[in-house]
Amino acid sequence: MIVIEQLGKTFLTARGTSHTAIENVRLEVPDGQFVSILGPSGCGKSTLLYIVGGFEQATQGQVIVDGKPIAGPGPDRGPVFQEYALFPWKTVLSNVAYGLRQQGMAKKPAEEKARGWLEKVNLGKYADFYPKELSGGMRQRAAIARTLAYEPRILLMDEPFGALDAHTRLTLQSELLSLWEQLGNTVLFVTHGVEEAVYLSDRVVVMGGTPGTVKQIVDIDLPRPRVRADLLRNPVYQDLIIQLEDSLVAERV
Ligand SMILES: Nc1ncnc2c1ncn2[C@@H]1O[C@H](COP(=O)(O)OP(=O)(O)OP(=O)(O)O)[C@@H](O)[C@H]1O
Repeated sequence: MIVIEQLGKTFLTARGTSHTAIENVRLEVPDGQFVSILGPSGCGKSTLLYIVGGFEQATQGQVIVDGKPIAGPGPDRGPVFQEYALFPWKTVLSNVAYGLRQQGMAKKPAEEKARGWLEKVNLGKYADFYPKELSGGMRQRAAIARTLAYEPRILLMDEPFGALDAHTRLTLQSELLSLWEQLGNTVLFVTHGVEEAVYLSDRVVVMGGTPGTVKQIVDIDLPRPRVRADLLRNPVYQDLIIQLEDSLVAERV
């Protein structure tokens, strides 16, 4: 369970002024939930995710994971960001094994486990390739495998598919859903895509305002496993999209 309590972040800018990015953000995410965060550009979605990841420190409030306030990054929270963040000088296999090696696992078992994850993200044949030899979608699959390999209970995803073409994005969304259905991680997923948020999530959090805060939380009561073709014909799915589009338009004003 993640509990976000009255979270705020005021940055000191390079010009010596202060800038409050988010304030009074409250949110509870039960174990195993898939929660997306939507909101206009600059409302603080990434800031929130970075604080939960322990990469930024809150200036107000706190984030509690399993009853303890977080004090920095930890292997229980795995980030997957838009920039693929793979080491260009390492093969795909070594990239995926990296987190395991960092945790002290010996080379051979780490590589064996990494191979298993590469199979799961359909990159089994690319273990010996270098990141620059992969497409954008394949690189993002490798980045996801690298994070999943060390089995974080919480996945923090910041527009992970934002840089991909529409077709690849749809493929990776459904691959992510089927992995999540097997693994049961808690996911916090920042996106600009309303359809993406509805398709993937149990709940969608709409942020807005300056400073940014939580404006609305929408439950996505759609059956799982979700099949996009069925959803497109489902009036509840269409209504949720319209409702969230309307909320976003209101927040952009
Ligand atoms: N290191 C920093 N120093 C000062 N201000 C910052 C810093 N990082 C972020 N901000 C400010 O915090 C606010 C929120 O930024 P953030 O990147 O969290 O928004 P976002 O909702 O993720 O935006 P986008 O959708 O465009 O990625 C912005 O006004 C931004 O200028």
